[in-house]
Amino acid sequence: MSLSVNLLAKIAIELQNGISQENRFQRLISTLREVLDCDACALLRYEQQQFRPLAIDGLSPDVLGRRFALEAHPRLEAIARAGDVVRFPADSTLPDPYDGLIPDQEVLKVHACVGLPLFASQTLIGALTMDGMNPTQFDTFSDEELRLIAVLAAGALNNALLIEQLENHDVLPAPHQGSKAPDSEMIGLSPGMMQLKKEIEIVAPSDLNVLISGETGTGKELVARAIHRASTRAEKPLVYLNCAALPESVAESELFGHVKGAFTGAISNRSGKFEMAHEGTLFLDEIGELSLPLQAKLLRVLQYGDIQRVGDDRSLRVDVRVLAATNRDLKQEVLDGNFRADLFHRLSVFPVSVPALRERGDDIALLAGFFCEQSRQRLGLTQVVLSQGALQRLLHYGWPGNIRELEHAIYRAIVLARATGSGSEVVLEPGHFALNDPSHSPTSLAPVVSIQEPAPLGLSLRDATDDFQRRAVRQALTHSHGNWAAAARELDVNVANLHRLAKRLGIK
Ligand SMILES: Nc1ncnc2c1ncn2[C@@H]1O[C@H](COP(=O)(O)OP(=O)(O)OP(=O)(O)O)[C@@H](O)[C@H]1O
Repeated sequence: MSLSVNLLAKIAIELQNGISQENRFQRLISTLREVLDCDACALLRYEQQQFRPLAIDGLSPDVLGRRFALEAHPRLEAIARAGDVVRFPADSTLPDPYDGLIPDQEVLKVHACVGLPLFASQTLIGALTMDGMNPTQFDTFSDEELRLIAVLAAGALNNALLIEQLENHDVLPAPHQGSKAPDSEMIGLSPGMMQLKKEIEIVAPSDLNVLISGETGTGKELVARAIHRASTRAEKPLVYLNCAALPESVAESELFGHVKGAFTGAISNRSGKFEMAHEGTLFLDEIGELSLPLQAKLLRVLQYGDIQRVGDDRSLRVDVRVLAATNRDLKQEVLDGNFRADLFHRLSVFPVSVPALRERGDDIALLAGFFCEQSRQRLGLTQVVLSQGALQRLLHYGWPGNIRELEHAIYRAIVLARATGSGSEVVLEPGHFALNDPSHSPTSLAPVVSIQEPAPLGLSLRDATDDFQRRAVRQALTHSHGNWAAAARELDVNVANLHRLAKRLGIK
C-alpha cells in the first residue's frame, strides 16, 4: 500500500485538528501509527544533543521518561545527521534504542525501522521513528511520501511548540530562560507535577521568597533550581546551604561571613552565603532545622536587606532572593514554638508544595525509564529494560523515600541484574528490587532489615559498603522511632553527618 491522497489528507487534517489540544502530540503519533501500520511509533523532541519522547504509541510507558543522548544512540544520531528519510536495513547491527521496549517483543531482531528528522527553518527540532516487525513493512512507501509526512509532522510540531510558548507567555525565549540542563530536568506529567510546573512558571519571574515543602526526596532542590533558572537572576549565582548540616558554632559565620580575628580560627575575612548570593538566589535547604537565634538573624536580613559579618559592626547591603525548603510541617513547628511565626510568613509569601511520588501515578514509570537510561549510560550497558512485572512492582510500592529512593532502587537493581546475568543487556525483574513496604503510610518507617544479612553478591566494594551503611542507619532509625538525634547517638556519629549520609544513601 502506498499513501493515497485521501490518507495524506487524513494525516494533514488530524494534525491540524490536534494542534490546539492538550494531547496534541499523542494524537499526531496515533494517527501516524494507524495510517502507516507501524508496531511502534514515537515523536521525539531534539534539544541539547538529546532526543526527548513527546508521545509514543506501541512502546513501553517508561520510554516517555527516557532521554536519548545522541552520542549514546547511533540510530538516533544517524537520523539527526541525515537531513532526510533514513531507512535502516532490516538486519542493521546498529543498536536500536527501543530494543526490549516494545511490549511482547523481547528482542528486536530483524525489523523495519524508519527515522524522519523534523526541521523548522533548517533547524532540527525533532524526529519521528517508526518500527515494524515485518522487515518489509515500510517498503511500499516511497521516500517522497515519507518526506511529505515529515514536513506535515514538522509543521505540526513547530506550531505546537509555538503555541506552548505563547501559552507560557514567552513569545521569544528570554536569555535567562535558556533550555534546562539535561541533568536538572523535572520529569513528570501527572496532574500534581503539571500544577507544580505552572506554579514555578508563575513565581519564578517575580522576586518573591518561596517556601518549598514536600517529603524527603521529592525533588525540592530541583524545584529551587528551576525557579532560579527561570528567574531574572538566572545569570547570577544560586548558592546552596543545608541548614541541617550546619553545626551551631559555625552557622552564623556560614550565613553572614566573618572578619579576621572574630573568633579563634578566623584567620582572614570571609564572606558568607548571603554575600555570595548577592544579586542571585540563596537556597536554604531544611530550613526547619535552623536554630531559633539564627532564625531571628535571618528574619533581620529579610526585613532590612542588610547583614553583619561576625565580628564586624558595619552593615552590608545585600540583594538576595531566598528560596527555602523543608520536609517538616512548618505551620505545626510554629504552633509548637520551634519556628518563628514572623519568619514563616516572610518565607512563605509563595508556598509551593511538591507532591509525594506515591501521588504521582504514572510518573513512576516515566521516572523509572529516566533513571534506567541514566544508569545505562553511567554503567556503559547496551540496554536496560524494565520487565512488566518489575514495573508493576514499582507502581504498587509506597516510596517513602520518594524519587531519591526510586533512583537508588533502579541503580541497585541494575547492578544486581548485571552481576547475576551475562552480557551488557540487562532486564530488571521484580526480584531485583528489595522493596518491602507495599502499604506505605506517610508515618511508616523504612523497612527493618537486619544488618547481619550479607550484602548481595556481585556488588562492588563501594556498593556493598553503601548497602551495609543503609541497613545500619535504617535499623538505628527504627530503634529510635525516627528520631535522628537518638539514631545518631546509637551509631555514634554527629547528627549533621548522619543527615548527610542518609541523604547520600537515599534514605532521606
Ligand atoms: N521530577 C524529577 N525528575 C527527575 N529527577 C528528579 C525529580 N525529582 C527529584 N529528582 C531526583 O531525585 C533526587 C532527590 O531530589 P532532591 O534532592 O531535589 O530532593 P529533596 O526533596 O530536596 O530531598 P531532601 O528533602 O532530602 O533534601 C535527586 O537526584 C534529583 O535529581
